[in-house]
Amino acid sequence: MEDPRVLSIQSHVVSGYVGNKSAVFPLQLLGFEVDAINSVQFSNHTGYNTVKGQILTEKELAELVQGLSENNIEYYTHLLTGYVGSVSFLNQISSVVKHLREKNPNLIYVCDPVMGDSGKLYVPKELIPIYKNFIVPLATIITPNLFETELLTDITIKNVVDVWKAVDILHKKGCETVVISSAELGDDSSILSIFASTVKDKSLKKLSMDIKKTANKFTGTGDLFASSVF
Ligand SMILES: Nc1ncnc2c1ncn2[C@@H]1O[C@H](COP(=O)(O)OP(=O)(O)O)[C@@H](O)[C@H]1O
Ligand SMILES: Cc1ncc(COP(=O)(O)O)c(C=O)c1O
Repeated sequence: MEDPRVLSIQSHVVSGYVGNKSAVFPLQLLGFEVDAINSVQFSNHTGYNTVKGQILTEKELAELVQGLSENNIEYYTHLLTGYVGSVSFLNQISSVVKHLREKNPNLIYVCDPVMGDSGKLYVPKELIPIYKNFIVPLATIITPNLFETELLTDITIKNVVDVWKAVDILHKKGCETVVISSAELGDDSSILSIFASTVKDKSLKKLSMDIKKTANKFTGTGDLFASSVF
């Protein structure tokens, strides 16, 4: 196998661990060479009372990729994207995927379609149709949580049968592997479920896993999770 090389486009925080701060080091430990584009540089994650910092524009993202391209150093085996806060930035990500695939048609695109959790949307609602219609079809692997899976499929998920129905819809949109990062179904609130499904060469492989939920609430675990599905 060729040397794995990832471009990770995610948030940077000065204090704490979300986005690239959560993903880069674990990927390096897994043996990946990781190039990082920081989509924002914030003082801390958005769960704090105040957040200060800068947001990378789509023009600046295009400029960074152009710089790589002009030096012929934009060959990647994998692209990873996480939280995106605007329509224009998400559209630019589609262009980046297409550009990187011209360079490497086998590029594996791992997309965490970060939109919200537990019924709460934390991106503009205009991003939903873009993820649904343009990003999911480009992605090789997606890692939505249960709420994001509902948003991407227009299905209300109440049980495991609904989960697999939604996963099927996502495969039909063109995504090879769907990994639902966390789902709370059923009565036992101490259990978190993970569902994964891959369609390759007409064969379908599915798995599900229950894990014991700790009482703490973590931030950055979704980003760490997405970096671990490679
Ligand atoms: N309270 C928790 N207890 C145990 N594991 C957790 C907990 N919260 C998150 N995780 C781990 O982090 C992974 C991603 O979950 P989560 O952060 O909820 O994803 P997302 O950000 O996509 O909603 C889970 O699959 C699980 O392995
Ligand atoms: C700037 C930023 N990026 C990414 C995240 C994603 O965190 P998680 O991995 O918990 O979904 C957060 C969560 O607050 C954040 O504030």
